[in-house]
Amino acid sequence: MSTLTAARYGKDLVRVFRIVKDNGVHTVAEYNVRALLEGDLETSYTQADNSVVVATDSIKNIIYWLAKTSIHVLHPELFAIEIATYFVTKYPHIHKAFVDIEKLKWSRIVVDGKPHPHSFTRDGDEKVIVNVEVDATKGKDALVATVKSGIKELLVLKSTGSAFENFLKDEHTTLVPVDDRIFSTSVDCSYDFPPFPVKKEEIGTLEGKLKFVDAAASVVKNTLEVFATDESASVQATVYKMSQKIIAENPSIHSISYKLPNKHYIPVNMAYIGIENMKPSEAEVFGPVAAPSGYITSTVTRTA
Ligand SMILES: O=c1[nH]c(=O)c2[nH]c(=O)[nH]c2[nH]1
Repeated sequence: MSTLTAARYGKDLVRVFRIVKDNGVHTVAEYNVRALLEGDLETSYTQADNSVVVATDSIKNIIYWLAKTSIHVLHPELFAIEIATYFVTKYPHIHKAFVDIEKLKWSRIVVDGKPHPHSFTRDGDEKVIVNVEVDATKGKDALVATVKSGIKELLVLKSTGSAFENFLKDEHTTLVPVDDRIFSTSVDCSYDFPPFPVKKEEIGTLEGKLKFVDAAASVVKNTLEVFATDESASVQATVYKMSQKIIAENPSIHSISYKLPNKHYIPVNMAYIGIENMKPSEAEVFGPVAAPSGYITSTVTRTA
């Protein structure tokens, strides 16, 4: 015997590019969107009953239609909330919608010191991430939204100001303590907001309450600044400092999680040709190591 215990479906990798045109000044956003639905969908799995299925093709069409009609389209959290809210209010049997947005980087090109009105450059691989759930299980008039935002693939490196010493030593230890090393990681960070009520016609008021834009700027700024300035004793100690600072500066953030690969750079031994390159403070040539990497994760949660 077996039974269906979870069911969620939708469209993934909906690529959408939007231009907002304002008197010759264009602003652009490029998103990868995933929209998944839950609700009274069991029979579509258990009885091949497609009558309850909003086709994933229609889900894609709704994302494009909202990209054209939404006044929030340039704001990833509000746009995701608007998409999710649409699904649970449009379809009586859909009780939860999950919308994940990945925002690609397009920065305005500066020409002769002036921001160009319609030209942009991909000046980094980092992406803004938004994960939204809108829950209508308490009723279509009592929607509750949960928002997680973040960044991923923000590549950073510092060439000094990092050490790793005094770690546990036993018969398995070969690592030599270092008081000066390269520290490089690809930052993957997500932070969440306490759940809040949402009404379709009041989505625009949420930015004022939750400060998504300020939070996003503060997370990038503090991640980069603490990474650069901390005299790092370990990845663990540095990530804890950045997390604490972000929680302290952003009253609307409830918790923040990081996943940080420690991308190793190993000094090249040139003793065979009489060149000293192994003393940490003097090493200048390194071999970047693709794998394995360390992998340090943490979640810091507001307690007061
Ligand atoms: O910052 C670090 N944390 C570790 O846990 C660790 N382990 C290791 O081998 N090198 C490092 N570096």
